[in-house]
Amino acid sequence: MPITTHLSDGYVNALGLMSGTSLDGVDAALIRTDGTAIAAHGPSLTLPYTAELRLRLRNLLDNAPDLTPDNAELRAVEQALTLVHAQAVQRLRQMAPDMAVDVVGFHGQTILHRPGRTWQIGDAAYLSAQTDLPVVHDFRTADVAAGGEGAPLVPLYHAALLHNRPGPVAVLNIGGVANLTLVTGDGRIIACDTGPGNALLDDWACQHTGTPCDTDGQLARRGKADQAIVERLLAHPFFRKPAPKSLDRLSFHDALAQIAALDAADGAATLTAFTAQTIARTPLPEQPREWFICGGGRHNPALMAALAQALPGTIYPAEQLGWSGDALEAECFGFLAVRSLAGLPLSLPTTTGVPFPQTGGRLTCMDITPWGRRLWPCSHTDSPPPPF
Ligand SMILES: Nc1ncnc2c1ncn2[C@@H]1O[C@H](COP(=O)(O)OP(=O)(O)OP(=O)(O)O)[C@@H](O)[C@H]1O
Ligand SMILES: CC(=O)N[C@H]1[C@@H]2OC[C@@H](O2)[C@@H](O)[C@@H]1O[C@H](C)C(=O)O
Repeated sequence: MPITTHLSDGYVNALGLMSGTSLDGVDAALIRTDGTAIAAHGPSLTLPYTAELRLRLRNLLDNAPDLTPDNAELRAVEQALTLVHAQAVQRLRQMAPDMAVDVVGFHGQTILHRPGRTWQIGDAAYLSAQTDLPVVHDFRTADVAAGGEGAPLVPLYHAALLHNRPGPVAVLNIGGVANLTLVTGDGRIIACDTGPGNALLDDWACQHTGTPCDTDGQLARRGKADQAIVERLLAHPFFRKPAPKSLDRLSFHDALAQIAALDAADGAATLTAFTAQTIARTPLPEQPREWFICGGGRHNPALMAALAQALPGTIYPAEQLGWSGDALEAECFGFLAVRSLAGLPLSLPTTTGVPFPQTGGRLTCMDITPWGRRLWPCSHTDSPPPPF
């Protein structure tokens, strides 16, 4: 196994794959890392899903509580989703022919996330077979089994990127759901999901304009936020709860019913204000002086303006520090794949509520035998299975 040799040398080239709650496509990114430091950032890309796959994923997500893992549609969507991931791997390898990939970190697609249960779909064995690469996957189960939230998992990557930048400083991801990592003045890493990011706004825009999001905040900029509704929504006990805490994409979906009487522009402005204020009101032990924003929400000027107004400290797009704000979560799963192989923690009591620092992830890899290529699930301690 090449992984062992490369790890003993220190750094490996890890290709991370993330399919986020926005269901818009798969992000892929390459980094060179030993699971602690990041030696180099390679290229990244996003492969959008077809409208058909998006719809099928959304149907799964909407019906996930009633699905069993052997459901025929679930299995079919899982294969289709995995194939798009394999294509993303292939394209990224073509973009970086000099950066031979040692391992893939495959998050999959979350279709359900609630206390005690987290469910990501994606077929790691199929991906490994399609790409001829070892694949680390199933990143959240061990944390949940140990009593953690199972999310967010990106904080240790955020902290590695911040690399001794004096705190208090925050990294804020605004995807379908929003999450933040605070590194305090004395270097503690505190993290949580803060509330909806773009998910409600995407659904609202889709209902009213047929577009998948409020592109460039055009709707919200024409409207006026209804602060009374925002306050009603903010009264939910989740927003008073200190970190760590996490959410499902559909957690605040009933907010759409509460704004149903508003016109398209005022509804978008209200949801934009709601997202910004949930972040600003997240109970934190220290107020960050600087906020570095990643995820698709930073492309929305109406949301960025609302954040600038609501947050203490200064906000910057992630690019201010030379990071790629659209690739960061994918990079994270490359980083976590390497941490998993090295047996390092993926989560901490202050990031997911797990009782002790917890490693996680499972390795699925190829084995070449004299009888031909075959797959076997393995871990670092497993010995290869006997031949056929
Ligand atoms: N130009 C834009 N104007 C407005 N919104 C945008 C723009 N570009 C991207 N977005 C928003 O960003 C979202 C995608 O963000 P991102 O890819 O970070 O989410 P994700 O990774 O799927 O979610 P999560 O981080 O919750 O898993 C889109 O659904 C959209 O709401
Ligand atoms: C269960 C799940 O997939 N959660 C996602 C989601 O999207 C953003 C936020 O909610 C975060 O908690 C998490 O993703 C990132 C990558 C994380 O685990 O840090």
